Amino acid sequence: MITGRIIKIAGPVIVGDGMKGTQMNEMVRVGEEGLIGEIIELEGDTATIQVYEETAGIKPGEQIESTGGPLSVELGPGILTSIYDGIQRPLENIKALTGDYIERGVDVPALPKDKKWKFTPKVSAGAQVKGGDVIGEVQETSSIVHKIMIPPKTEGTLKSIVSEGEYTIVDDIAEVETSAGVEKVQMVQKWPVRVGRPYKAKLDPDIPLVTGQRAQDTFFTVAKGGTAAMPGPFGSGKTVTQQQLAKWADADIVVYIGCGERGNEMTEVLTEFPELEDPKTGKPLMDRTVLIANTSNMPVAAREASVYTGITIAEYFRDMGYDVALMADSTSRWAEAMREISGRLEEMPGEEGYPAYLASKLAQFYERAGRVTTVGTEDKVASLTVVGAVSPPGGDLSEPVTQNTLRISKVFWALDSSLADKRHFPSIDWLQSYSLYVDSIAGWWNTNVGEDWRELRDEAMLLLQKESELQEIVQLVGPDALPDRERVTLETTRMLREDFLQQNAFHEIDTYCAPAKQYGMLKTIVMFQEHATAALERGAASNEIIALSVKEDIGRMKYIPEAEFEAEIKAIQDKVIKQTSEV
Ligand SMILES: Nc1ncnc2c1ncn2[C@@H]1O[C@H](COP(=O)(O)OP(=O)(O)OP(=O)(O)O)[C@@H](O)[C@H]1O
Repeated sequence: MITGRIIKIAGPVIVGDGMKGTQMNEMVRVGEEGLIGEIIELEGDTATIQVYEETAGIKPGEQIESTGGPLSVELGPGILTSIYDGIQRPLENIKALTGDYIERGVDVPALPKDKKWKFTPKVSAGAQVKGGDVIGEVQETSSIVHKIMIPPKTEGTLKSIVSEGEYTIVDDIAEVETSAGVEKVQMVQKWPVRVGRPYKAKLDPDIPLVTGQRAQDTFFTVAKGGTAAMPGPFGSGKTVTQQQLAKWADADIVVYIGCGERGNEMTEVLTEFPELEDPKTGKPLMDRTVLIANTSNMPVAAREASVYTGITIAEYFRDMGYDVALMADSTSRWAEAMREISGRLEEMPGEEGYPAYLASKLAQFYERAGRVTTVGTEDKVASLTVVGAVSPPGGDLSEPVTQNTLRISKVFWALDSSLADKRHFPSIDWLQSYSLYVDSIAGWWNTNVGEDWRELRDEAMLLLQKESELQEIVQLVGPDALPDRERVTLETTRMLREDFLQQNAFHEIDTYCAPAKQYGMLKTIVMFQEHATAALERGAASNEIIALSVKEDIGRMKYIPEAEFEAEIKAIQDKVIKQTSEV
């Protein structure tokens, strides 16, 4: 252990000397209270340390102790349902220890060390094993089996493995004979947060992460293993949108990182998330969730670390073969933490005071997303999808964090408060949003849902773009001046907006819309447009078309239960054809 002395304190950043022999990113304990910190700069004897706890009251001359290892997370059974702070301390346990006001320097284990888990071995002694191989299982929560894996860098012959029984995460459960000697394996692994966990290969992002939300799936889809960004201006319904994703996306595990600034933002998450029900099982959603929350009394450095803590946990579940969805809310607060620390380090500021490495830090984070084949003997295919919220000050999307995020993430869900004001939910602006995965996932939709999915989607998008042009004309000269064809187009686009894009998160049926239903609904609306246009060409008047009663049937498509949908949608489509042919 190396012991140095504090020579300078600047908020969350302190400088110490006598630190020769320590390493970059090594975790240290600072001052008499043993505050947790990380070395972020090392020059000769002098180390610059960012401290994850409030540094008020710390004095020069106090000691700094090295711990010999980098800032790491503990990975093993007990992690699900947890609510952690930015450096993986369970919030509930800290509270229990120190009361509502979190004391500094408290040491609480990230995972319970005394709890016994029922371990079922899946391989026998004598087997050749390497990092990533599953050697046993623990039913961690009602919905998730925790796969116990050989740590990434271990390889050799399994010398022994315990039989089925109850073990704690620190009990030795197996021994591997490696080229460097015998290595004991426990159910817990440690991994440094700033290093991405290895995988074998990245796969093409050609499978959508189905969310059951029409605007997101049909128009602005995110691929499994893809990246998405969304701004959430005040009152735009961001919380509901995120909760819908957490509940309905076809991911096995949800990791939610809350970097809220205002205290109450986090309180909302901490009180609401644990109450969400998993619609797939009826059990608490927390059974397959890990929450990372930066409460307002934690300093910015912890916020900086929380993003890495969260994504490392997410990668660990990916390595088990699971599809993981990670949400970070908001990455702007994370970037602000970087800015503050960079300022303390007196680094040369870049745009708007953010450090020049802002773009590369954001890129490194989003690059940890992906659909991959995992390490290990057997190829498991798994994914980690990252959705980052941005909170641009004043809603100005041209600011550096948003711009740099948009350069990296492939999907943009532009939540818009003016749509929310009109009660159009989800308030995803269809003209500003985009997805760069549409080409790569079109094959999945065309094969699994409907072969003309891509054409229907593009046709609907074109109509919506046309609508915005037409609306400008309407504002100038009024709707009556529009030709018949355009009036019918406006009727179709109204259907697209109200009957398709709008989706009520609180309606029992509408809250989730399966891909086949989305396709059927879209097809019916595009059919209406085609048949109505044909009727116009035969001489029908737009008034008559707009007055057709099938309009109401289209309006209630979204409320048709999944089981009845196929039959009912066929009837509605027949009605479209019949009614438009009779005008
Ligand atoms: N998909 C939706 N379906 C129906 N109502 C919605 C939907 N999204 C949002 N709302 C309505 O908007 C209200 C506000 O939503 P939410 O709390 O997510 O917005 P917000 O003000 O942007 O929140 P925050 O700033 O905390 O993210 C909800 O209580 C609900 O009434």
